Amino acid sequence: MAAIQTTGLTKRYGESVLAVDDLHLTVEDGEVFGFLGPNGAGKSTTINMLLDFVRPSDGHASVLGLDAQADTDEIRRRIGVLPEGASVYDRLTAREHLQWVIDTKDAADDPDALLEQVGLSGEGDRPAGDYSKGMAQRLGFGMALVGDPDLLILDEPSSGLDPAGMQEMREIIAEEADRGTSVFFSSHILGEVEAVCDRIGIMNEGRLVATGTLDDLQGELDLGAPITLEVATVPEGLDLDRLTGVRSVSVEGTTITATCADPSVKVDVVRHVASATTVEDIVSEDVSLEQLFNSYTNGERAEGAADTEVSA
Ligand SMILES: Nc1ncnc2c1ncn2[C@@H]1O[C@H](COP(=O)(O)OP(=O)(O)OP(=O)(O)O)[C@@H](O)[C@H]1O
Repeated sequence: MAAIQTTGLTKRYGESVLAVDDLHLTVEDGEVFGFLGPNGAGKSTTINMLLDFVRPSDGHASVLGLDAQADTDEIRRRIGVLPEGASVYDRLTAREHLQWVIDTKDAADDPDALLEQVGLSGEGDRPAGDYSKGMAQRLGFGMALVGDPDLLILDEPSSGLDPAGMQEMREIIAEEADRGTSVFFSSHILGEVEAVCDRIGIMNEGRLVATGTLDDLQGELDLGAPITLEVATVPEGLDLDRLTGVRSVSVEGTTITATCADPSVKVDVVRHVASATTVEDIVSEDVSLEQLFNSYTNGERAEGAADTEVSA
């Protein structure tokens, strides 16, 4: 059974805004799925339909095999949610926030253990109104973890967190995934998605423009494999672009960058350059998620790739 499944899920706001357009999405049980997209792409609207905060205009969504609109109570008992821009009750302490969720879910969690898990040990008895944005976000995350949920739905979980907080959040997500929890989270932060996700989905203008593992998407787009060499001097007549498998070459000062059709060509590039000059440094990179993201969301790609599905 899939953790999340949508078929033709659509949301229109009024006549002019098509926030989510015919979304067919499956998040497998036990998977960590990163939901990416620029501002206004439809990520929050999708999450809000999964949680029944917003009613779909068309289509269907199921969560843990249950109907997202008809079985809301049972779904909410079994999942943990960190909504976008989660707010706290200023006068309640963190412990009281957690206890409220524990009671609502009829769970048996120890608030102190949760506070420790999200890095708020020793802060549990302060009113949450005194918390920084990052502390409030940690508290929201702790509330999402109550009751050992089968699925975590996190909308921009690292919002407001400093780098250490983001790292801790990634570790908690990885631990939860190891325990078999499915995780669905939206993010703008590509590094965090790259670090923890099994698969990603990219939304653009309401449509799911790509899904798959990072490797799948890299292979599907065929953006080439870049290699950068720092050299003592750039020799005349290097003719690097004549090498078989080299797609493009750019030179900036003493930095030569070649894009290769596949990674094995990089060795030929290094040999060729080293035979003509002194190579001082070599940087070989994979195509970054950022390049992928830009390719799928910069407009030109979005249109043609609207229904691209890359099998995992
Ligand atoms: N209540 C609403 N009424 C009218 N339009 C809305 C409403 N909520 C969202 N929209 C519109 O729907 C589209 C999708 O918005 P949504 O918030 O789902 O995007 P998002 O991908 O979550 O963006 P962000 O990353 O900025 O949070 C946008 O054009 C937005 O303006």
